[in-house]
This record gives sequence, structure tokens and C-alpha cells, in this order.
Amino acid sequence: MSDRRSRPEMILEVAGLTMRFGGLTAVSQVAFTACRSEITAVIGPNGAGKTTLFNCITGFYRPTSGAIRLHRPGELPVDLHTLPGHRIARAGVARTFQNIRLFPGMTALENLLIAQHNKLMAATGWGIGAVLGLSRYPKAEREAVELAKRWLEATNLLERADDPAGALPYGAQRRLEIARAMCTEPALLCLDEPAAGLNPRESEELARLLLQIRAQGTSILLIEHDMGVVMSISDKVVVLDHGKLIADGPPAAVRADQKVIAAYLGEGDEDEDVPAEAVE
Ligand SMILES: Nc1ncnc2c1ncn2[C@@H]1O[C@H](COP(=O)(O)OP(=O)(O)OP(=O)(O)O)[C@@H](O)[C@H]1O
Repeated sequence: MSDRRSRPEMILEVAGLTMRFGGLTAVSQVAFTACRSEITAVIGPNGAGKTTLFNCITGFYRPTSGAIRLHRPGELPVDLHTLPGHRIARAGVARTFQNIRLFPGMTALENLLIAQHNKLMAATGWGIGAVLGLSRYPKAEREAVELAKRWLEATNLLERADDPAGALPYGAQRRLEIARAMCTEPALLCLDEPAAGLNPRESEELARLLLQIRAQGTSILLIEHDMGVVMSISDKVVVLDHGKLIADGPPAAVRADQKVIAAYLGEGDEDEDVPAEAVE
């Protein structure tokens, strides 16, 4: 009998993924893998299909064809391409968005507790346990607050725990979004342009945070235009151009790839050139 357990090193497998919008093929036959406890970056010029790929992985779009599988150690692979978004989140995939989507009127701490709503509801036995006086809620609530505080500390936001999320500076809101995603204790954290709008100091702080998240065992899939961040922290870089995968490998190899250079030069956007200084 064949052993269908996941290979230990792989967390995400994308195979023959295609997404069409009417006559437009935004993602075409894309295939790559992301490894456990690694940072995998997805880069490419504007319109290359990065966000569409992310939306397929996180369940916002149902791909036209192909497969996306989550491999967790010792478990059967999960076919993410067949699941709705909330089931994908429950399977262990968390995401942040290009545009910040916090609850601005709630405090930073409350935003992190909301992220743990499912866990807290389960602790009440979805209400039934509470009626019977069997609720494990107080303990679960204490643990949820502990976890939230741990991530507020990791993101340097502990002092702002009671401030409304909407009152935080932009860079702090970006970090809070990551903290919120981490409070769901994901196996795979998907980040859509987390460095967008950050100043160089904030980008460095973000890079350190992502390395810390990787060090504690969470795998990261990252769409990012900031090549300084991508090249300095990624274990692997996947490059899309016009919906197709054109390169896939370690940062230094990808940066030297002629197809990648041509794709970025073709775009004529100085900001997005793959910078020489970003590669050690
Ligand atoms: N919902 C949609 N309906 C129709 N076309 C779409 C939709 N979403 C994306 N597209 C098209 O698919 C292509 C890929 O877009 P996508 O946003 O995935 O690229 P991207 O690499 O994320 O770009 P950027 O770096 O500018 O964010 C583009 O031509 C875009 O116009």
C-alpha cells in the first residue's frame, strides 16, 4: 500500500494552476512548492498574477484548473483548491491583505482576540457547554489573551494594546495585521505586500519580524515589491511574468536569471529593478 503521508519538507504544493477571468488568463499553468519553516517570495512586475495566485491559495478565488495542496507533517495533504476560504483558514493558512483590513474602532488587543473567535467559541462548546455549566471558556480566554500579548510584544505593540487599531501609525497597523494572522497559529502565513508604504527603518523591522516568525517554525509565502526585503530574507523566490512562472530558486540565482532581468527591464519601472546590492 502506498504511503500517502506528506513529504516532511514540503508545506505547499501548487500544480498546473490556471486562473482565467473571461478571456484573460491571469495565472497560467503555474507550478512550484514551498518548504516548511522557509520564506518563499512571489515576485513579478505589475499585473504578473501574484495577487491572483494568492487569492487562489487562500480561497478568495476558485482556480479554473490545477491543484493547491497543503502538506502538514504526519497528516494527509489537504486540497485547498476545493475548499472555501474559512475552511482554508481552519486548515492552517492565514493571510494579510495589500490594503489593511483591521477593525479600526477596536483596540489592538481586541483585534487579536477576534482572530481567535473560533477557538474561544469551541471552548464554550458552541454555547451548549456554557448552558450545562461545563464551559472551558475562562481558561481558553486567558490563553487567548496570553497569545495576543505575546504577538503584541513580538510586533513591538504591547504599549499600544489598548489603543484603537485605527489610531496606530501605518507601519504599526501593518505589524498588527501580521500579529492578528499569527494569533490563528497558522502553518502557512501568506503576506500580500507587507512592506508597502513602510519607510526603510520599518521595512528592516518587518524583515526581522518575518525571520523571527520563520525561526519559530511557521512557513511564510510572501508577495513583495521591496526587493531589499525579498532578497535579504527569502529562502526561495518564485517569479511570475504575464501569469507564467519564469524562474524559481534561491534569491541569488533568480536575480541573475536573464528571463527575470528581461521581465523587470521590460516593465521600465525603476522602483522594481532587481537591485544588485540586495544580494549578498
Ligand atoms: N477579478 C478580476 N477580474 C478580471 N481581471 C482580473 C481580476 N483580478 C486580476 N485580474 C487581472 O489579472 C492580471 C493579474 O493581476 P494580479 O492583480 O494578480 O497581478 P499582480 O502581479 O498582483 O499585480 P500588482 O503587482 O500590480 O498587484 C491583471 O491583468 C489583472 O487586471
